Amino acid sequence: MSPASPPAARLSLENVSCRFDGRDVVRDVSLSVGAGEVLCLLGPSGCGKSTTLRLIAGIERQSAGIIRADGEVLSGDEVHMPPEARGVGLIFQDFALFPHLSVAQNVAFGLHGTKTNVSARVTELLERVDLAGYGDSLPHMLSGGEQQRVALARALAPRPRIMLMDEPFSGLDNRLRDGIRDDTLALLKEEGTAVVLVTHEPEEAMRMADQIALMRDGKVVQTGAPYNIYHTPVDRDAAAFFSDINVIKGEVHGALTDTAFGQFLAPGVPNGTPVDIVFRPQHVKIDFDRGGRGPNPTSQDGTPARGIVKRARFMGHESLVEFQMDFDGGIVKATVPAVFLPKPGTPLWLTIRRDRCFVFMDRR
Ligand SMILES: Nc1ncnc2c1ncn2[C@@H]1O[C@H](COP(=O)(O)OP(=O)(O)OP(=O)(O)O)[C@@H](O)[C@H]1O
Repeated sequence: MSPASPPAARLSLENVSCRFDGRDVVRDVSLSVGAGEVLCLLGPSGCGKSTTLRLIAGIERQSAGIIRADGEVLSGDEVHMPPEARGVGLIFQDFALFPHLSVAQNVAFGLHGTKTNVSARVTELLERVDLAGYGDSLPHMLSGGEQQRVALARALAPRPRIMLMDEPFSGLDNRLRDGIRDDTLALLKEEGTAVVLVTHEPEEAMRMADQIALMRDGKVVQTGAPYNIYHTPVDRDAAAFFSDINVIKGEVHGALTDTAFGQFLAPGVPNGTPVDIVFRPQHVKIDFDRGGRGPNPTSQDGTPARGIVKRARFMGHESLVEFQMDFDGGIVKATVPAVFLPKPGTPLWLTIRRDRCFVFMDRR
């Protein structure tokens, strides 16, 4: 390695593909995860998340590409290290604890060394996951959250350099989940473990991830920090994966598209191209009707367009209001503070935050 080379990533996938029964279920996936970093594989059911995890674990073998840990090849054309030699920990949704072994025996399961050393590591880990004193209990005597913590302690015991987690929190009660997620994350970061976590829940990915890799049909369509993925989605489906969206149609002329909400820039898009203007309900502003007129247009918010409240639902900390728009009869959704719950039939004026709108070519 030359002095200028950056250190190898803790885990890297280079152009990894996997084919089952003549069908590519993972396609040309490249990813890199640093020590102490959490990467979430996020996407709908069947998009290839779990298969990608199994390839990293060595339970499946890829049909093309290379998987490395700290620069060392775990799996490539000529090498296929067995799962137990990879220094990889695994945690699944069902925890997979051995029911007939005590909590301490479960945690000790993958450990080698003298009895004293094993016992010291087990005690240390049970303390770290707040289960000191539970060593002699059997798994069925513990709550779901406690069992999940035993699974975490067991996976961490051999000090894996990489931790793979497949929907690890989905079996837990909602009330427990947030606390356990945060504690697990803190522990993994402290240990400097590179984490790959599979989830189909955007909120979980945004809460846990340093980086999100958004998958669709076996491919990674976008990788980035949660803030960037949320605020600069690559396409309409990527935007829709994270929240409700509004879509209005337009057509580009002179790199601009005219809509009832004013003009939007569409640089580099050829004349006559149909486009979708996409924005989230929380980026819609609402103003009162003043004798048939709305607020004055501004450069930040563009032109107001009038809509009639069709439905307003109280959602706790906010209300979701659906408007039927005068300009095309279509529906635009807006979230507003819950103190505001307008009656159906009320005319209101809508503007959208232009810095939060996306213009995508309409590929449908
Ligand atoms: N061993 C296998 N043999 C054949 N097809 C498989 C095998 N494993 C997975 N598949 C197929 O590969 C595709 C991707 O599956 P995978 O489990 O990776 O998706 P996923 O994104 O994790 O979905 P989910 O969230 O539902 O678990 C699916 O269509 C699945 O049926």
